[in-house]
Amino acid sequence: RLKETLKTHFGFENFRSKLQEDVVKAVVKRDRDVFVCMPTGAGKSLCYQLPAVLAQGITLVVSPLIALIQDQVDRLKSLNIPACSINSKLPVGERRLILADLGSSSPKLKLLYITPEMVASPSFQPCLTGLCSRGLLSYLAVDEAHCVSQWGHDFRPDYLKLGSLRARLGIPCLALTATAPKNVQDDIVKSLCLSSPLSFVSPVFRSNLHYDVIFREILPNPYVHLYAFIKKALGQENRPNSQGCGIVYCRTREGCESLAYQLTKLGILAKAYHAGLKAGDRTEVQNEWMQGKVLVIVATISFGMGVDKATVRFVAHWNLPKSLASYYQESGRAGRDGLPSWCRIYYSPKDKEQISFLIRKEVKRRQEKRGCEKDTDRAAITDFEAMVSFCVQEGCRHAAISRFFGNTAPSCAGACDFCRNPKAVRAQLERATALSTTTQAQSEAPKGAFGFQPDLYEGGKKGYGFERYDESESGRGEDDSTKRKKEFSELFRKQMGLRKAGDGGRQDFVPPDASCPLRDASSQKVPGLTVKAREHCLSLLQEALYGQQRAAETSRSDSLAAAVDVEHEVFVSSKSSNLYKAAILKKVSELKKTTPGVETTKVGGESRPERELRQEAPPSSSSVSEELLGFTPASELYSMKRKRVGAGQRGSSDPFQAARDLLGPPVCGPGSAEMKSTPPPPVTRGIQARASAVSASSHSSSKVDWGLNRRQQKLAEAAKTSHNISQYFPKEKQQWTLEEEEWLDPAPFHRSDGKEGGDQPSAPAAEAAGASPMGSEGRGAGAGGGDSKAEVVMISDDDAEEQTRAEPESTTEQNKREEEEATAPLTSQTGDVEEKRDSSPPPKRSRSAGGSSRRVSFNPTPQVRALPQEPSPVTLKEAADVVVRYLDPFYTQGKFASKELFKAFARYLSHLLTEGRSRGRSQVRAQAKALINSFFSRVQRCESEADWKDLRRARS
Ligand SMILES: Nc1ncnc2c1ncn2[C@@H]1O[C@H](COP(=O)(O)OP(=O)(O)OP(=O)(O)O)[C@@H](O)[C@H]1O
Ligand SMILES: [Zn+2]
Repeated sequence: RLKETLKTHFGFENFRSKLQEDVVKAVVKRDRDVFVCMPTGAGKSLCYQLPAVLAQGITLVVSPLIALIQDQVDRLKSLNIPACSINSKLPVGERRLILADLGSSSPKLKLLYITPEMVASPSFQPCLTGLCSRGLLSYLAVDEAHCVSQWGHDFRPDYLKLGSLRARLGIPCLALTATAPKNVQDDIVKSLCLSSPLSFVSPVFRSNLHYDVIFREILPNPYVHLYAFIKKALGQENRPNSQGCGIVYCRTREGCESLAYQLTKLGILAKAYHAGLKAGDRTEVQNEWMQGKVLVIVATISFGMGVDKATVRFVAHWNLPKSLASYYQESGRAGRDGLPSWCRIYYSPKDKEQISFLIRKEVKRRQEKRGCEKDTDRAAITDFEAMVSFCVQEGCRHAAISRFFGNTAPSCAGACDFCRNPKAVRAQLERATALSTTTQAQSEAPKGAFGFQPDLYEGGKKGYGFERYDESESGRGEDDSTKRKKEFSELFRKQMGLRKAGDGGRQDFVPPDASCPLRDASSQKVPGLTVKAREHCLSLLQEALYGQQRAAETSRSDSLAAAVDVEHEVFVSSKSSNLYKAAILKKVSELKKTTPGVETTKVGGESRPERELRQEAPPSSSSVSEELLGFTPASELYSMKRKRVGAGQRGSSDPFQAARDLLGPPVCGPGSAEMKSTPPPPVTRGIQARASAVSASSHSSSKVDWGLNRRQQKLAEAAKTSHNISQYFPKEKQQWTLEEEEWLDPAPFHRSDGKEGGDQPSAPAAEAAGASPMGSEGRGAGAGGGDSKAEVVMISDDDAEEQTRAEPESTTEQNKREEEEATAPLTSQTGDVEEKRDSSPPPKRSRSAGGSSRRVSFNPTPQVRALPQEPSPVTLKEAADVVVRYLDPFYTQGKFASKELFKAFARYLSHLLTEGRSRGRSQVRAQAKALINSFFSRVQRCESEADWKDLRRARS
């Protein structure tokens, strides 16, 4: 029966190995838990997929990455096996269909894939409980189970919760991993509460993989060396069109970019892949590689998990992996078809020092945070040490790997450099040692902590924790000699020079440095505009903004973020270098004009920035350099990391963000379309709004009220805690600034063409920014998100993006109280309201003539006779407060398809409630509650603006 299913459902004649067969047989018996440790590509997935097909009910598969899940689900679907996944990226319609199937008496689904975060999320619990209580679950399969273990190299805290899930479900559990040394294996069994499981552990040795180590520093030209290796591995020396491909792993984004460039220049088409690329670009690169259009992908570790390509002929590591377990897994992506393949590390002692430093620093930081040491801290260091000794040892590489995984040394038979030519390995080591001794003797630089030389880092804007290997960083590790960097620039310049002749005299373009904070820094959209000039303009803007924002106690990095936005906006709208510079100057001088107490120093009739700009002087090394050259601690890394701003802000655990966002202003004015479609750089929404306000300032002379955003934040805080929100709006201040005015403007919500209003990101942008029907995404869960973030080790940017976050808690006690308070029935009041609506003009807002000033005044004085029982009519702000409070529980329960929709609905409702005539607070409360309740009695889940088009009628 097993064989038959194997053939009919999976199209395989036989099991791949005896081990695979044994595992499947053990699983279908259903009498024991099963632990499987098999090398990558050995066919682990089939070990649970086949039993899942045979079993009655659904197999729940826990897998760490959405991309991985997607890959599996697609493959199963192509085999007509009913499989799906519930995750944050799932379209709403599909999600509904899946839940409907799961809720039915006999679901058709056989395999349900899910991330550990989603399993733990409150929104999934009803579904899970339903399935469990109806006895519809057959197996729990935990893929990449090493993530369960704190000793595992990809530890994910949410995996730890699976132990209690396993106990709760009471069904057979299957844990699978490719890379688990003995201590990790034991930890997995313990953490998942497996009861005396049957263990199937295959030897890690793969005889078709040839391992070697090359010392990068002793090579005359490392790029050419790598190129030759690739050519050989791909067999292109003899067969130019052979179909093999390969991966080069690189620690930094900049490293990926420049290495891909070098290889392409040398004659092999290579493309970079890292988390800094837009999602669409990443997918494109991956697809091109999968389809063989690009032979070499130069990637950070964010690439590879779940990539199942059989013809990977080589995996080269340009930088040291963080542990031997990671290296085994990453290099194991080669040769899945069983054919000879090559795995090479380009070792560099400098690399080693840097990574070691980063690891120790991160460990120290965690210990300080925690207040104690943990065994796992030591593990991070020893794992790395094992990696280093793998490189610097004189011994068989396969034996080293096998020993690390608790296996006996295999018979290598020349499948590593040492076994093939021990003398050459020894000679290389000696040369490297001699070189490093000379270098050390020459070096007078003081050694920093852990023997690390800080100057090796060459500065850099961003902080760097060792868990973030996938970060852009100037000169760190990738190719850490300034000389080589210069060489690269020179080569590039030469190449551009060569092109120039055929290009009609286009100017040289020097590519941006890794620490370059500009957006679209590599874009040559504006002819003749250099990166240097742009950076200089940015520094001018930042200085101006910093002065401008000092009153609002905004940090320098905030002003940089805002400046990046403004600069980019000018950049995208400029057609020539001169126009660009003129526009920047204009903005700078406008900002300076509006800065209290700051005078632009004019020298010879020209201001300092103007003069500098004309001379294209480099930015003054003053305060900006502190930021750019400073070494930011890893603890600040998350705040430095570029945030995507849009429908969902990742990395936040604040369930009330939506309320705050609602009260935040929309981005509008010139350039807003650009801002919508391109995820902006490291800015908070407030900063973005400020930046857009700055940009608007070039179209109006109004002064922007920086302080308002802070108040708005407090407002949101108040909404969050259900305090009296109006305290943040002093009675005497009745003027609305630009931002609030635009928020108040109902126009965007009344568009009949169904397009979204000013601050609604376009659908793709929302998607890119992680708009999630399940709430915002990020690492870690709930309030503990911050902490668990810090504890997550070695997860790349992409992993972080893929992971889902537990949803916010549902209705708070306070919300409940508020709901109870607002029990006043609408009944006759509703009629009363409607009756008077037409005769009552709305509260007046006035724009100054000609629109030259965007500052408008808002007169909240009631224009109609006040009801005797409600002497103070509700303002729009107060209505919004009420609405947000009542609506928030629905949002947290997942009743809105997106945060944007929630915001749009809240705005619409606030306007509706204050429209027509003034009402008292309790009336508004009651009406808000009634409208919301009646809305959700009709609409199960709000999917689009069309859902509330009848609301106005419902009110009447
Ligand atoms: N019995 C079989 N006969 C032939 N091919 C098989 C068999 N079982 C699995 N395969 C194929 O082997 C490849 C690797 O399988 P799978 O992805 O399950 O490996 P894995 O062990 O899970 O690897 P990883 O550790 O990367 O997840 C797949 O393309 C799969 O279709
Ligand atoms: Zn060997």
